[in-house]
Amino acid sequence: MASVQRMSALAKEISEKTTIITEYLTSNGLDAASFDVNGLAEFPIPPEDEVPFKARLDLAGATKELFDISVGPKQGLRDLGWECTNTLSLQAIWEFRVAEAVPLEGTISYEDLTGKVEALNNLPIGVLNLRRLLRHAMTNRIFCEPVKNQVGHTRTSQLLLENEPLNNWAGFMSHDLWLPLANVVNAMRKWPASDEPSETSVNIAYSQSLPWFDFIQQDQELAKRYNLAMKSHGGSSGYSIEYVVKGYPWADLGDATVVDMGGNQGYVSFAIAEEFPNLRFVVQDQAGMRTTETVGTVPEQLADRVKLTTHDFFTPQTEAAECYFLRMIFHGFSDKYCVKIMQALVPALRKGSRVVINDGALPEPGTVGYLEERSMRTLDLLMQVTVNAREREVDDWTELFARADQRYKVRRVWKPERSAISFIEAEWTGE
Ligand SMILES: C[S@@+](CC[C@H](N)C(=O)[O-])C[C@H]1O[C@@H](n2cnc3c(N)ncnc32)[C@H](O)[C@@H]1O
Repeated sequence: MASVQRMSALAKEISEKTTIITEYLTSNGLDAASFDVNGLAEFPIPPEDEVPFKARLDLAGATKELFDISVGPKQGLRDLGWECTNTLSLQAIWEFRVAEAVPLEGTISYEDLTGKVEALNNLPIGVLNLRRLLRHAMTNRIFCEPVKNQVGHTRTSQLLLENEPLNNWAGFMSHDLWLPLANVVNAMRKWPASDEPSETSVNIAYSQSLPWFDFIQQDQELAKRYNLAMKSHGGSSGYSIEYVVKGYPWADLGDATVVDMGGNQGYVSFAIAEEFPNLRFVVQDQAGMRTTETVGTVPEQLADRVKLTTHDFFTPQTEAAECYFLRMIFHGFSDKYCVKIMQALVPALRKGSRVVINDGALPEPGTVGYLEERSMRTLDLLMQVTVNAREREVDDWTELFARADQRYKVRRVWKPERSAISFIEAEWTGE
């Protein structure tokens, strides 16, 4: 009877969380997210309003669990098996630019829509093919058919038109990673337990031998799509720079220099520097990011405290500083290369120097809400797909530092509230 009790408990939780959310929205004169073409694309509940914000996350987890129980293990497994087709309709819609051919107001018949899509692509597609793809997509609330044979937008399909990063995200995931995902297991067989970024499913899928970033640089369209897709991901609330600025006790460093390794054009350092006037920043990145065409601009008011310089983090560090900061670097490399980065830092370290990492730290299974756990686990898989890298658990971080050099001591690992990524702070105990 435990499952019966669980169903009742979930139903109660769903009811309670829904009440918290709807009361919040009603009292603030706000609407809920909706798939209606004029609806809200996301809930207007800011993270600062913690109770309703968390209630929504809990609601998503509870409804998923109740849904899974209602479906049951047998049908659930059957459904999961063919889930691989789920993004097929999205891929086709993105590839054939269907969203552009559907009117923003009103509807269009399948026949007329097929004519428009075929003209857009200069390709015969056929009414029946387009109809089946769209009717599948509608089960994911992409487009709707309010009257038989008439297609209209939903809020989701409309986003493909109005939100460029999200449209690129849809294309990158459903189109560019489609073949690599199908080749991950093949890559694991071909290069068992590989640590190399050029021995991945992307190498098999696209029959080429380059590491991911070199590969995408060869194709300007793909590189642009990847960058915009990452903007869509990084733009989600858990990656706000605010969590970097407020999530670490920067003031405790006193009058100090922070070396921001792989710091891109410095936007993270700029934000920290604005808040902490005692800190100086050296923002290092690859030479390709510092040519006359590519180099960024330091805001005038920070010019005397922030420098954009060149340094390859696989080569010995020469900049002496109190703190070395690496944000979103290690999750892009396998352990072998992370250890190299940590070892290349050693020549610059002095007793008490800090290494501050801002990167993913996987939660212990089942210790966070469903949405967060699912998103972290998915990201972890994707790191294998493209670069043979991975997201790490707290213990993995400690082991990584120990493997690099026993004189590193991990002081603590913590995740600022609402941040999607954690801080891992280590201290150099050598001389
Ligand atoms: C995912 S981005 C992170 C950028 C920034 N730290 C942030 O938090 O947004 C990785 C950065 O590492 C840089 N990078 C990659 N390989 C590098 C290397 N060998 N040496 C220095 N920087 C490198 C890239 O150019 C890029 O700017």
